[in-house]
Amino acid sequence: MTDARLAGLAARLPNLRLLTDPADLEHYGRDWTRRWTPAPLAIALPGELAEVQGIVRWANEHGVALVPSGGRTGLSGGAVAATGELVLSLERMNRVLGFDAVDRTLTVQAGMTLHAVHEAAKEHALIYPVDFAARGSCSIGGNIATNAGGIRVIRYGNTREWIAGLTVVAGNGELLRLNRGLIKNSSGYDLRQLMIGSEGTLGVVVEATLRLTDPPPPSQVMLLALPGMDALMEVFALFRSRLTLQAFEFFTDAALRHVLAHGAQRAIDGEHPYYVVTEFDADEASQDAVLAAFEQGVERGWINDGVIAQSEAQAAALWRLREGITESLAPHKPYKNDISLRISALPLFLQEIQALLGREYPHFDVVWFGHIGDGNLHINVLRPENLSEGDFIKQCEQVTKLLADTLQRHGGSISAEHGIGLVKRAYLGSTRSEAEIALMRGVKQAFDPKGLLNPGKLFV
Ligand SMILES: O=C(O)CC[C@@H](O)C(=O)O
Ligand SMILES: [Zn+2]
Repeated sequence: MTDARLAGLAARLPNLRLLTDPADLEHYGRDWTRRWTPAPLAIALPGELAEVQGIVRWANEHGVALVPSGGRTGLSGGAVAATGELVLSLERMNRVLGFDAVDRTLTVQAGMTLHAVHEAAKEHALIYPVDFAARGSCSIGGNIATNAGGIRVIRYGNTREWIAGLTVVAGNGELLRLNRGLIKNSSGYDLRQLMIGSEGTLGVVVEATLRLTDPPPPSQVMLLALPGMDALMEVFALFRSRLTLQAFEFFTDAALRHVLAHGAQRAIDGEHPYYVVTEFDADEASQDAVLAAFEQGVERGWINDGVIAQSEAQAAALWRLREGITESLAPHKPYKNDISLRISALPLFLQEIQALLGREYPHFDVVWFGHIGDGNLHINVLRPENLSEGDFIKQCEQVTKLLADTLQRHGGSISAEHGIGLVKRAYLGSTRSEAEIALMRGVKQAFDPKGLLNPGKLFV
Protein backbone atom coordinates (compact mmCIF):
# COMPACT_ATOMS: atom_id res chain seq x y z
CA MET A 1 0.00 0.00 0.00
CA THR A 2 2.00 3.00 -1.24
CA ASP A 3 -0.52 5.78 -0.57
CA ALA A 4 0.28 7.37 2.81
CA ARG A 5 -3.36 8.29 3.37
CA LEU A 6 -4.41 4.68 2.89
CA ALA A 7 -1.67 3.49 5.22
CA GLY A 8 -3.05 5.92 7.80
CA LEU A 9 -6.56 4.53 7.32
CA ALA A 10 -5.31 0.96 7.69
CA ALA A 11 -3.44 1.89 10.87
CA ARG A 12 -6.50 3.61 12.32
CA LEU A 13 -8.93 0.78 11.46
CA PRO A 14 -6.78 -2.36 11.73
CA ASN A 15 -9.65 -4.77 10.93
CA LEU A 16 -10.81 -2.86 7.86
CA ARG A 17 -10.47 -4.83 4.62
CA LEU A 18 -8.76 -2.65 2.00
CA LEU A 19 -8.20 -3.78 -1.59
CA THR A 20 -5.87 -2.21 -4.12
CA ASP A 21 -5.32 -5.00 -6.66
CA PRO A 22 -6.04 -3.80 -10.23
CA ALA A 23 -8.68 -6.54 -10.67
CA ASP A 24 -10.50 -5.35 -7.54
CA LEU A 25 -10.30 -1.69 -8.57
CA GLU A 26 -11.81 -2.66 -11.91
CA HIS A 27 -14.53 -4.83 -10.33
CA TYR A 28 -15.67 -2.37 -7.66
CA GLY A 29 -15.15 0.79 -9.73
CA ARG A 30 -17.89 0.14 -12.26
CA ASP A 31 -21.62 -0.46 -12.44
CA TRP A 32 -23.79 -2.00 -15.13
CA THR A 33 -23.38 1.05 -17.40
CA ARG A 34 -19.80 -0.05 -18.25
CA ARG A 35 -19.27 3.34 -19.88
CA TRP A 36 -16.54 4.74 -17.62
CA THR A 37 -13.06 3.32 -17.02
CA PRO A 38 -12.83 2.43 -13.34
CA ALA A 39 -10.01 4.23 -11.50
CA PRO A 40 -10.67 4.21 -7.75
CA LEU A 41 -7.94 4.88 -5.19
CA ALA A 42 -8.84 1.69 -3.30
CA ILE A 43 -11.77 -0.37 -2.07
CA ALA A 44 -12.78 -0.34 1.59
CA LEU A 45 -14.98 -3.18 2.82
CA PRO A 46 -16.05 -2.30 6.35
CA GLY A 47 -17.52 -5.04 8.52
CA GLU A 48 -19.25 -2.80 11.04
CA LEU A 49 -20.88 0.57 11.47
CA ALA A 50 -17.99 2.07 13.46
CA GLU A 51 -15.66 1.36 10.55
CA VAL A 52 -17.99 3.19 8.13
CA GLN A 53 -17.91 6.18 10.45
CA GLY A 54 -14.14 5.93 10.73
CA ILE A 55 -13.77 5.90 6.93
CA VAL A 56 -16.00 8.97 6.49
CA ARG A 57 -14.09 10.87 9.20
CA TRP A 58 -10.77 9.91 7.62
CA ALA A 59 -12.08 11.05 4.21
CA ASN A 60 -12.96 14.42 5.75
CA GLU A 61 -9.50 14.81 7.24
CA HIS A 62 -7.76 14.01 3.94
CA GLY A 63 -10.26 15.40 1.46
CA VAL A 64 -10.76 11.99 -0.17
CA ALA A 65 -13.95 11.51 -2.20
CA LEU A 66 -16.05 8.44 -1.36
CA VAL A 67 -18.33 6.34 -3.57
CA PRO A 68 -20.82 4.36 -1.46
CA SER A 69 -21.28 1.02 -3.18
CA GLY A 70 -23.80 -1.82 -3.07
CA GLY A 71 -24.40 -4.42 -5.77
CA ARG A 72 -23.46 -1.93 -8.55
CA THR A 73 -26.35 -3.07 -10.72
CA GLY A 74 -27.24 0.60 -11.29
CA LEU A 75 -27.77 1.86 -14.82
CA SER A 76 -26.97 5.55 -14.31
CA GLY A 77 -23.33 5.51 -13.23
CA GLY A 78 -24.25 6.33 -9.62
CA ALA A 79 -21.75 3.83 -8.20
CA VAL A 80 -18.94 4.46 -10.70
CA ALA A 81 -15.52 5.39 -9.26
CA ALA A 82 -13.49 6.74 -12.16
CA THR A 83 -11.53 9.62 -10.60
CA GLY A 84 -9.48 8.34 -7.66
CA GLU A 85 -12.30 7.95 -5.12
CA LEU A 86 -12.31 5.43 -2.30
CA VAL A 87 -15.08 2.93 -2.94
CA LEU A 88 -16.95 2.26 0.32
CA SER A 89 -18.54 -1.11 -0.32
CA LEU A 90 -21.22 -2.29 2.10
CA GLU A 91 -20.93 -5.82 0.69
CA ARG A 92 -19.72 -7.41 3.95
CA MET A 93 -22.44 -5.74 6.00
CA ASN A 94 -25.18 -8.09 4.89
CA ARG A 95 -26.84 -9.44 8.02
CA VAL A 96 -30.36 -9.36 9.42
CA LEU A 97 -30.21 -7.35 12.65
CA GLY A 98 -33.70 -8.02 13.92
CA PHE A 99 -37.33 -8.83 13.24
CA ASP A 100 -40.23 -7.33 15.16
CA ALA A 101 -43.45 -9.32 14.86
CA VAL A 102 -45.57 -6.59 16.43
CA ASP A 103 -44.23 -3.78 14.26
CA ARG A 104 -43.86 -6.17 11.32
CA THR A 105 -40.44 -4.75 10.51
CA LEU A 106 -37.16 -6.30 9.53
CA THR A 107 -33.95 -4.44 10.34
CA VAL A 108 -31.06 -5.26 8.03
CA GLN A 109 -27.60 -4.07 7.13
CA ALA A 110 -27.37 -2.18 3.86
CA GLY A 111 -25.30 -4.76 2.00
CA MET A 112 -27.99 -7.47 1.99
CA THR A 113 -29.21 -8.38 -1.46
CA LEU A 114 -32.86 -7.77 -2.25
CA HIS A 115 -33.26 -11.53 -2.72
CA ALA A 116 -31.87 -12.19 0.78
CA VAL A 117 -34.33 -9.62 2.16
CA HIS A 118 -37.19 -11.45 0.41
CA GLU A 119 -36.04 -14.75 1.91
CA ALA A 120 -35.68 -13.26 5.40
CA ALA A 121 -39.22 -11.84 5.22
CA LYS A 122 -40.52 -15.22 4.04
CA GLU A 123 -39.17 -16.88 7.17
CA HIS A 124 -41.77 -14.87 9.08
CA ALA A 125 -44.57 -15.62 6.58
CA LEU A 126 -44.45 -11.99 5.39
CA ILE A 127 -43.12 -10.24 2.30
CA TYR A 128 -40.98 -7.24 1.45
CA PRO A 129 -42.86 -6.39 -1.73
CA VAL A 130 -40.44 -4.29 -3.79
CA ASP A 131 -39.10 -6.54 -6.55
CA PHE A 132 -37.22 -6.48 -9.84
CA ALA A 133 -34.97 -8.58 -12.04
CA ALA A 134 -31.65 -7.59 -10.40
CA ARG A 135 -32.88 -8.97 -7.04
CA GLY A 136 -30.06 -11.49 -6.77
CA SER A 137 -27.25 -8.93 -7.06
CA CYS A 138 -28.57 -5.50 -6.06
CA SER A 139 -28.32 -4.44 -2.42
CA ILE A 140 -31.04 -2.97 -0.24
CA GLY A 141 -28.77 0.03 0.44
CA GLY A 142 -28.55 0.69 -3.31
CA ASN A 143 -32.32 0.26 -3.64
CA ILE A 144 -32.76 2.93 -0.97
CA ALA A 145 -30.19 5.24 -2.56
CA THR A 146 -32.15 5.22 -5.84
CA ASN A 147 -35.67 4.76 -4.44
CA ALA A 148 -35.85 1.69 -6.67
CA GLY A 149 -39.19 0.81 -8.24
CA GLY A 150 -39.51 -2.35 -10.30
CA ILE A 151 -42.31 -4.65 -11.34
CA ARG A 152 -44.72 -4.37 -8.37
CA VAL A 153 -44.96 -0.59 -8.04
CA ILE A 154 -48.46 -0.63 -9.46
CA ARG A 155 -49.53 -2.57 -6.37
CA TYR A 156 -47.05 -1.62 -3.65
CA GLY A 157 -45.33 1.62 -4.61
CA ASN A 158 -41.60 2.38 -4.64
CA THR A 159 -38.91 1.56 -2.06
CA ARG A 160 -39.76 4.85 -0.31
CA GLU A 161 -43.07 3.40 0.94
CA TRP A 162 -41.35 0.51 2.75
CA ILE A 163 -38.62 2.21 4.74
CA ALA A 164 -39.59 2.70 8.37
CA GLY A 165 -36.19 3.80 9.57
CA LEU A 166 -32.63 4.38 8.40
CA THR A 167 -29.25 4.50 10.06
CA VAL A 168 -26.98 6.72 8.06
CA VAL A 169 -23.49 8.14 8.30
CA ALA A 170 -23.72 11.69 6.97
CA GLY A 171 -20.95 13.32 4.92
CA ASN A 172 -19.38 14.84 8.04
CA GLY A 173 -19.19 11.44 9.81
CA GLU A 174 -22.21 12.12 12.06
CA LEU A 175 -24.36 9.05 12.81
CA LEU A 176 -28.08 9.65 12.18
CA ARG A 177 -30.87 7.31 13.24
CA LEU A 178 -33.80 8.51 11.15
CA ASN A 179 -37.46 7.86 12.01
CA ARG A 180 -36.63 4.79 14.16
CA GLY A 181 -39.46 2.61 12.79
CA LEU A 182 -42.28 4.99 13.65
CA ILE A 183 -45.48 4.88 11.61
CA LYS A 184 -46.43 8.41 12.60
CA ASN A 185 -43.83 11.06 13.18
CA SER A 186 -44.89 14.62 12.67
CA SER A 187 -41.85 16.23 14.21
CA GLY A 188 -40.37 18.31 11.43
CA TYR A 189 -38.49 17.50 8.24
CA ASP A 190 -38.44 13.82 7.34
CA LEU A 191 -34.71 13.33 6.81
CA ARG A 192 -35.25 9.61 6.20
CA GLN A 193 -37.25 10.41 3.06
CA LEU A 194 -34.64 12.96 1.99
CA MET A 195 -32.02 10.25 2.19
CA ILE A 196 -34.09 7.86 0.03
CA GLY A 197 -33.24 8.53 -3.61
CA SER A 198 -30.25 10.77 -2.77
CA GLU A 199 -27.88 8.46 -4.68
CA GLY A 200 -25.20 8.36 -2.00
CA THR A 201 -24.68 12.13 -2.13
CA LEU A 202 -25.97 12.93 1.39
CA GLY A 203 -24.99 9.99 3.53
CA VAL A 204 -24.00 6.34 3.59
CA VAL A 205 -26.97 4.12 4.42
CA VAL A 206 -25.68 1.45 6.80
CA GLU A 207 -28.87 -0.06 8.23
CA ALA A 208 -32.53 0.01 7.31
CA THR A 209 -35.74 -0.95 9.07
CA LEU A 210 -38.08 -2.32 6.40
CA ARG A 211 -41.82 -2.62 6.63
CA LEU A 212 -43.17 -6.06 5.77
CA THR A 213 -46.67 -7.04 4.76
CA ASP A 214 -48.89 -10.08 4.20
CA PRO A 215 -48.22 -12.14 1.08
CA PRO A 216 -50.67 -11.31 -1.73
CA PRO A 217 -53.46 -13.77 -2.53
CA PRO A 218 -52.71 -16.42 -5.19
CA SER A 219 -52.16 -14.82 -8.57
CA GLN A 220 -52.27 -15.62 -12.26
CA VAL A 221 -49.82 -14.53 -14.92
CA MET A 222 -50.96 -13.75 -18.44
CA LEU A 223 -49.17 -12.79 -21.65
CA LEU A 224 -51.05 -10.67 -24.18
CA ALA A 225 -50.12 -9.81 -27.76
CA LEU A 226 -51.28 -6.40 -28.95
CA PRO A 227 -51.41 -4.64 -32.32
CA GLY A 228 -50.01 -1.25 -31.22
CA MET A 229 -49.16 1.33 -28.62
CA ASP A 230 -52.66 2.85 -28.54
CA ALA A 231 -54.08 -0.57 -27.73
CA LEU A 232 -51.63 -0.83 -24.84
CA MET A 233 -53.20 2.04 -22.95
CA GLU A 234 -56.71 0.78 -23.69
CA VAL A 235 -55.91 -2.72 -22.48
CA PHE A 236 -54.32 -1.32 -19.34
CA ALA A 237 -57.48 0.68 -18.53
CA LEU A 238 -59.65 -2.36 -19.31
CA PHE A 239 -57.69 -4.82 -17.17
CA ARG A 240 -57.30 -2.37 -14.32
CA SER A 241 -61.04 -1.80 -14.19
CA ARG A 242 -61.83 -5.55 -14.00
CA LEU A 243 -58.94 -7.09 -12.02
CA THR A 244 -56.72 -6.35 -9.05
CA LEU A 245 -53.39 -5.99 -10.77
CA GLN A 246 -50.09 -6.94 -9.17
CA ALA A 247 -48.07 -6.06 -12.27
CA PHE A 248 -48.66 -4.76 -15.78
CA GLU A 249 -45.52 -4.69 -17.90
CA PHE A 250 -45.00 -4.21 -21.62
CA PHE A 251 -42.35 -4.84 -24.25
CA THR A 252 -42.09 -4.63 -28.01
CA ASP A 253 -41.40 -7.34 -30.59
CA ALA A 254 -37.82 -6.01 -30.81
CA ALA A 255 -37.37 -6.75 -27.10
CA LEU A 256 -38.89 -10.20 -27.59
CA ARG A 257 -36.45 -10.96 -30.41
CA HIS A 258 -33.48 -10.28 -28.14
CA VAL A 259 -34.82 -12.21 -25.21
CA LEU A 260 -35.65 -15.24 -27.43
CA ALA A 261 -32.15 -15.12 -28.91
CA HIS A 262 -30.93 -15.25 -25.30
CA GLY A 263 -32.65 -18.55 -24.60
CA ALA A 264 -36.23 -17.67 -23.59
CA GLN A 265 -39.15 -19.64 -25.10
CA ARG A 266 -41.77 -18.06 -27.37
CA ALA A 267 -45.21 -18.31 -25.71
CA ILE A 268 -47.50 -16.86 -28.42
CA ASP A 269 -47.20 -17.77 -32.09
CA GLY A 270 -46.70 -15.17 -34.78
CA GLU A 271 -45.26 -11.68 -34.67
CA HIS A 272 -47.04 -8.92 -32.79
CA PRO A 273 -45.89 -5.34 -32.27
CA TYR A 274 -46.47 -5.23 -28.50
CA TYR A 275 -46.73 -7.63 -25.59
CA VAL A 276 -47.93 -7.34 -22.01
CA VAL A 277 -47.10 -9.53 -19.03
CA THR A 278 -49.69 -8.98 -16.35
CA GLU A 279 -50.17 -10.61 -12.95
CA PHE A 280 -53.42 -10.27 -11.02
CA ASP A 281 -55.13 -11.62 -7.92
CA ALA A 282 -56.75 -14.94 -8.77
CA ASP A 283 -60.10 -15.96 -7.26
CA GLU A 284 -63.33 -17.32 -8.68
CA ALA A 285 -64.52 -13.89 -9.75
CA SER A 286 -61.27 -13.11 -11.50
CA GLN A 287 -61.65 -16.16 -13.80
CA ASP A 288 -64.78 -14.68 -15.34
CA ALA A 289 -63.43 -11.14 -15.19
CA VAL A 290 -60.25 -11.94 -17.07
CA LEU A 291 -62.12 -13.84 -19.78
CA ALA A 292 -64.59 -10.98 -20.16
CA ALA A 293 -61.77 -8.41 -20.33
CA PHE A 294 -59.89 -10.54 -22.84
CA GLU A 295 -62.95 -11.01 -25.07
CA GLN A 296 -63.77 -7.32 -24.96
CA GLY A 297 -60.17 -6.48 -25.85
CA VAL A 298 -60.26 -8.87 -28.82
CA GLU A 299 -63.64 -7.53 -30.04
CA ARG A 300 -62.37 -3.97 -29.95
CA GLY A 301 -59.23 -4.90 -31.86
CA TRP A 302 -56.91 -4.14 -28.91
CA ILE A 303 -55.77 -7.71 -28.29
CA ASN A 304 -54.46 -10.14 -30.93
CA ASP A 305 -53.85 -13.14 -28.72
CA GLY A 306 -53.17 -14.22 -25.14
CA VAL A 307 -52.11 -17.06 -22.90
CA ILE A 308 -52.61 -17.68 -19.18
CA ALA A 309 -49.93 -19.61 -17.30
CA GLN A 310 -51.21 -22.97 -16.04
CA SER A 311 -48.36 -23.70 -13.67
CA GLU A 312 -45.67 -21.91 -11.70
CA ALA A 313 -43.11 -22.98 -14.29
CA GLN A 314 -45.20 -21.43 -17.07
CA ALA A 315 -45.67 -18.26 -15.05
CA ALA A 316 -41.89 -18.05 -14.59
CA ALA A 317 -41.40 -18.60 -18.34
CA LEU A 318 -43.77 -15.72 -19.14
CA TRP A 319 -42.02 -13.47 -16.64
CA ARG A 320 -38.68 -14.38 -18.16
CA LEU A 321 -39.81 -12.77 -21.43
CA ARG A 322 -40.02 -9.45 -19.61
CA GLU A 323 -37.37 -9.81 -16.92
CA GLY A 324 -34.72 -11.18 -19.28
CA ILE A 325 -34.70 -8.11 -21.53
CA THR A 326 -31.96 -6.07 -19.82
CA GLU A 327 -29.56 -9.00 -19.76
CA SER A 328 -30.31 -9.92 -23.36
CA LEU A 329 -29.54 -6.35 -24.50
CA ALA A 330 -26.38 -5.96 -22.38
CA PRO A 331 -23.93 -7.21 -25.08
CA HIS A 332 -25.05 -4.23 -27.23
CA LYS A 333 -24.12 -1.73 -24.48
CA PRO A 334 -27.41 0.10 -24.98
CA TYR A 335 -27.96 3.78 -24.34
CA LYS A 336 -30.73 3.72 -21.75
CA ASN A 337 -33.63 6.02 -21.10
CA ASP A 338 -35.77 5.59 -18.00
CA ILE A 339 -38.56 8.12 -18.28
CA SER A 340 -41.66 8.85 -16.26
CA LEU A 341 -45.00 10.45 -17.12
CA ARG A 342 -48.36 10.74 -15.47
CA ILE A 343 -50.41 7.88 -16.91
CA SER A 344 -52.98 10.40 -18.13
CA ALA A 345 -50.24 12.23 -20.08
CA LEU A 346 -48.97 9.05 -21.75
CA PRO A 347 -51.18 8.78 -24.87
CA LEU A 348 -50.27 12.22 -26.23
CA PHE A 349 -46.66 11.94 -25.14
CA LEU A 350 -46.30 8.53 -26.77
CA GLN A 351 -47.55 9.82 -30.10
CA GLU A 352 -45.00 12.63 -30.03
CA ILE A 353 -42.13 10.53 -28.84
CA GLN A 354 -42.69 7.73 -31.31
CA ALA A 355 -42.50 10.28 -34.12
CA LEU A 356 -39.41 11.91 -32.58
CA LEU A 357 -37.48 8.68 -32.08
CA GLY A 358 -38.51 7.36 -35.51
CA ARG A 359 -37.12 10.55 -37.05
CA GLU A 360 -33.94 10.79 -34.95
CA TYR A 361 -32.98 7.12 -34.84
CA PRO A 362 -33.97 5.91 -38.31
CA HIS A 363 -31.22 3.26 -38.48
CA PHE A 364 -30.87 2.24 -34.84
CA ASP A 365 -32.49 -0.69 -33.10
CA VAL A 366 -34.68 1.00 -30.46
CA VAL A 367 -36.17 -1.32 -27.84
CA TRP A 368 -39.15 -0.22 -25.77
CA PHE A 369 -40.29 -1.90 -22.59
CA GLY A 370 -41.18 -1.11 -19.02
CA HIS A 371 -43.73 -0.45 -16.38
CA ILE A 372 -46.50 1.09 -18.44
CA GLY A 373 -48.91 0.85 -15.50
CA ASP A 374 -46.65 3.28 -13.60
CA GLY A 375 -46.06 5.59 -16.58
CA ASN A 376 -42.43 4.38 -16.69
CA LEU A 377 -40.84 3.56 -20.06
CA HIS A 378 -37.39 2.09 -20.66
CA ILE A 379 -36.22 3.02 -24.12
CA ASN A 380 -32.97 1.27 -24.95
CA VAL A 381 -31.05 2.32 -28.05
CA LEU A 382 -28.61 -0.29 -29.34
CA ARG A 383 -25.28 0.69 -30.84
CA PRO A 384 -24.85 -0.32 -34.47
CA GLU A 385 -21.65 -2.34 -34.86
CA ASN A 386 -20.13 0.10 -37.36
CA LEU A 387 -20.42 3.10 -35.01
CA SER A 388 -17.78 3.85 -32.36
CA GLU A 389 -18.97 4.00 -28.75
CA GLY A 390 -18.06 7.69 -28.49
CA ASP A 391 -19.95 8.69 -31.64
CA PHE A 392 -22.91 6.57 -30.62
CA ILE A 393 -23.21 8.22 -27.21
CA LYS A 394 -22.80 11.69 -28.77
CA GLN A 395 -25.69 11.01 -31.15
CA CYS A 396 -27.86 9.60 -28.36
CA GLU A 397 -27.15 12.62 -26.14
CA GLN A 398 -28.42 14.92 -28.91
CA VAL A 399 -31.65 12.96 -29.05
CA THR A 400 -31.88 12.91 -25.26
CA LYS A 401 -31.95 16.72 -25.30
CA LEU A 402 -35.01 16.59 -27.54
CA LEU A 403 -36.53 13.84 -25.41
CA ALA A 404 -35.91 15.91 -22.26
CA ASP A 405 -37.61 18.95 -23.85
CA THR A 406 -40.62 16.82 -24.78
CA LEU A 407 -40.75 15.37 -21.27
CA GLN A 408 -40.62 18.85 -19.80
CA ARG A 409 -43.56 19.98 -21.92
CA HIS A 410 -45.58 16.99 -20.74
CA GLY A 411 -44.55 17.35 -17.09
CA GLY A 412 -42.51 14.12 -16.99
CA SER A 413 -39.20 13.08 -15.45
CA ILE A 414 -35.89 12.14 -17.08
CA SER A 415 -35.44 9.37 -14.48
CA ALA A 416 -38.26 7.25 -13.12
CA GLU A 417 -36.35 4.70 -11.06
CA HIS A 418 -32.71 4.35 -12.13
CA GLY A 419 -31.53 7.69 -10.76
CA ILE A 420 -29.58 10.55 -12.32
CA GLY A 421 -26.00 9.49 -11.48
CA LEU A 422 -23.49 10.49 -14.15
CA VAL A 423 -25.67 9.50 -17.08
CA LYS A 424 -28.55 11.95 -16.73
CA ARG A 425 -27.04 14.82 -14.73
CA ALA A 426 -26.93 17.12 -17.77
CA TYR A 427 -30.71 16.83 -18.04
CA LEU A 428 -31.65 17.35 -14.40
CA GLY A 429 -32.85 20.84 -15.28
CA SER A 430 -35.53 19.43 -17.58
CA THR A 431 -37.23 17.77 -14.62
CA ARG A 432 -36.37 20.02 -11.67
CA SER A 433 -36.61 23.83 -11.64
CA GLU A 434 -33.63 26.08 -10.96
CA ALA A 435 -35.08 26.89 -7.55
CA GLU A 436 -35.40 23.20 -6.73
CA ILE A 437 -31.84 22.45 -7.84
CA ALA A 438 -30.52 25.35 -5.75
CA LEU A 439 -32.34 23.93 -2.70
CA MET A 440 -31.00 20.45 -3.47
CA ARG A 441 -27.47 21.88 -3.55
CA GLY A 442 -28.14 23.54 -0.20
CA VAL A 443 -29.26 20.21 1.26
CA LYS A 444 -26.12 18.55 -0.10
CA GLN A 445 -23.99 21.26 1.53
CA ALA A 446 -25.74 20.73 4.87
CA PHE A 447 -25.23 16.95 4.93
CA ASP A 448 -21.84 16.83 3.25
CA PRO A 449 -20.09 20.18 3.80
CA LYS A 450 -16.87 19.13 2.08
CA GLY A 451 -18.65 17.58 -0.90
CA LEU A 452 -16.96 14.20 -0.47
CA LEU A 453 -19.91 11.86 -0.95
CA ASN A 454 -20.29 10.71 -4.53
CA PRO A 455 -19.10 14.00 -6.05
CA GLY A 456 -20.09 14.59 -9.67
CA LYS A 457 -23.19 12.42 -9.37
CA LEU A 458 -26.66 13.94 -9.65
CA PHE A 459 -25.37 17.50 -10.26
CA VAL A 460 -23.07 18.61 -13.10
O1 LIG B 1 -32.54 -2.11 -18.77
C1 LIG B 1 -33.34 -1.22 -18.58
O2 LIG B 1 -33.37 -0.19 -19.27
C2 LIG B 1 -34.39 -1.37 -17.45
C3 LIG B 1 -33.97 -2.20 -16.29
C4 LIG B 1 -35.08 -2.38 -15.24
O3 LIG B 1 -35.44 -1.15 -14.70
C5 LIG B 1 -36.28 -3.10 -15.77
O4 LIG B 1 -37.38 -2.59 -15.62
O5 LIG B 1 -36.14 -4.22 -16.28
ZN1 LIG C 1 -37.54 -0.83 -14.69
